[in-house]
Amino acid sequence: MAISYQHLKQRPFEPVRQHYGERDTMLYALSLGLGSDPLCPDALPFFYEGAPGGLRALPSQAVVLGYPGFWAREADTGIDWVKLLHGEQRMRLHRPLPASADVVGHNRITHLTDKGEGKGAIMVTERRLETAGGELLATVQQVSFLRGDGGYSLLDGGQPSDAPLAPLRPTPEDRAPDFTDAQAIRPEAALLYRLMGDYNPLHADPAVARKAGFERPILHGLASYGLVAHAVLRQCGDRNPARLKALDVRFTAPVYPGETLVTEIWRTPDQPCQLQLRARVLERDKIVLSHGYAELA
Ligand SMILES: CCCCCCC[C@@H](O)CC(=O)SCCNC(=O)CCNC(=O)[C@H](O)C(C)(C)COP(=O)(O)OP(=O)(O)OC[C@H]1O[C@@H](n2cnc3c(N)ncnc32)[C@H](O)[C@@H]1OP(=O)(O)O
Repeated sequence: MAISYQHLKQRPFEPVRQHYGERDTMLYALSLGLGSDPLCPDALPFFYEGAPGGLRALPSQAVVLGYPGFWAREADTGIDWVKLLHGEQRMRLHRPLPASADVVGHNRITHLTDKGEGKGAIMVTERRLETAGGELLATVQQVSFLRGDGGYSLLDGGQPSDAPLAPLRPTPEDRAPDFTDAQAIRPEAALLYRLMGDYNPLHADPAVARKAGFERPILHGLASYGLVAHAVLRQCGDRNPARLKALDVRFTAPVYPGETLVTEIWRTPDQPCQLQLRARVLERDKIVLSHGYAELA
């Protein structure tokens, strides 16, 4: 079954009501691999209630809250879900994320763009994450690259295709980064990160990974995203999670669990709170994340 523009754009999503507690916040940080160096205090507030100032939520945790799960696998969507890859992630934080709260996620599909037969399609989902009292905590945009669904607009007598999102800024090529931050990814990182609610088999099942074109299960894009958020805070944000206001990235190549992620960060001249970034895998010297933008308060 092919995808239908009308069906996906009108697909209803029930509001996702969720209570997350301090244990969930600790588990989020641990699933990223924070705390693997017991002598390094940088990450302590993200998994230890006894840290000075108490337990804090890493702001990137907003992307796993009010999340509807890996719904692309549901039969009605028509999406070739084995070929789906996370293309980009964009997030605006409107207030600091509490270490525990009752939240509601309002999800919808905002854009569907055909790149052509054999090239793929782009699907953008947006989430407004609110407190149970209706205060807006975060706005999250998830760009999915549907490698198996290109050419859909030519089917059924012609279907619409939306204009793409405004492009992210390319990462500087002409100068060395101002900050570099290396973080080890645990071999079982993807298996732990699944517990955040994205049970896409691509991250666990070797047979599905091979069908998708990879030698073994790959890491969730959002796990790399969390590590990059942590790198930005410890390199440039005084380790203060309340300072991160926005984080946008493009995932350019897969990351395998067990590798080392090196985040490279550039200052923006005259704009001390605006940063550009990318990330590479140390062992393969491969850029895996680019077009990154972080904004600090
Ligand atoms: C339930 C629904 C929500 C689910 C969300 C996610 C669920 C998760 O479980 C899934 C994951 O976490 S997957 C893991 C993380 N993601 C990845 O590893 C993807 C890595 N990226 C790639 O492989 C390639 O960039 C690839 C394959 C994405 C593109 O590579 P190419 O085909 O070689 O692209 P290229 O020729 O360079 O460019 C063609 C056009 O596509 C645009 N583009 C390129 N990379 C993009 C990307 N990452 N995101 C969005 N658009 C992208 C280019 O700009 C170009 O556009 P145009 O034709 O308009 O110039």
